[in-house]
Amino acid sequence: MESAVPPMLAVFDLDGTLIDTAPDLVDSLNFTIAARDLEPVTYADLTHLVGHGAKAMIERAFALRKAPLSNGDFEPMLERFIDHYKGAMPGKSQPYPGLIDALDRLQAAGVMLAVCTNKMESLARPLIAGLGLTDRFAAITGGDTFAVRKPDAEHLFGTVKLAGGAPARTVMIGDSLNDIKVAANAGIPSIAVPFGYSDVAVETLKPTHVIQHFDELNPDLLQTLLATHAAGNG
Ligand SMILES: O=C(O)COP(=O)(O)O
Ligand SMILES: [Mg+2]
Repeated sequence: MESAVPPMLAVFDLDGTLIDTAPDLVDSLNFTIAARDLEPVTYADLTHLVGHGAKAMIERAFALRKAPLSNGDFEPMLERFIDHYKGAMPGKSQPYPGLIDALDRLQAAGVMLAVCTNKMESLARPLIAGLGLTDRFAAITGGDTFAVRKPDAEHLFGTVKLAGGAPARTVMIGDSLNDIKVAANAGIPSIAVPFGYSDVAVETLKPTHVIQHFDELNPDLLQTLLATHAAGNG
């Protein structure tokens, strides 16, 4: 008797992969640190600051400006960031070119979709909702959804489970080290996009595959990567 093959699942990172959030992240971060008269950060700085969620981003911005951040100071800074960022949402943030067509192509072929981001879930959800994308995703998990976050494999496994997928039928798509690492840690093939916020060329992160544009993302590519990976060549 033939057993049913579970559907493929495409798990996407959020910041720098699905959505170009940099302008709003920079604005809200600069609004936050302006309360301590720190010099604004730039888009170029963001590639070193983003990737581990808002808390780490604020800490790293203070470190970049060599400014002390006491425990008592931290909570008000985080609140200031969250209020500003949530208040402006979706702000200038936009899906990357070709994304919507790519999601349409995948969904038309029965591929399930999910989001695995290190952004706080309470920030990721309203952003995705504000762009009208919530219904596309079988699961949306953030850096605080589980006890661990990317690059810990359990964040990705937890996302796959919530989505009702199977690790052996899953491909991770992301822009940064944590995305490629979480996939490698979970034994899942990865696709890197070069248009996000990595501070190094994505090829050097050793993803399974690189696409230059979402026009290249289709069900056949996922199928090929999964087959190659299962054969031990990916
Ligand atoms: O907000 C962050 O720091 C990281 O977010 P990402 O995991 O969606 O890239
Ligand atoms: Mg990212």
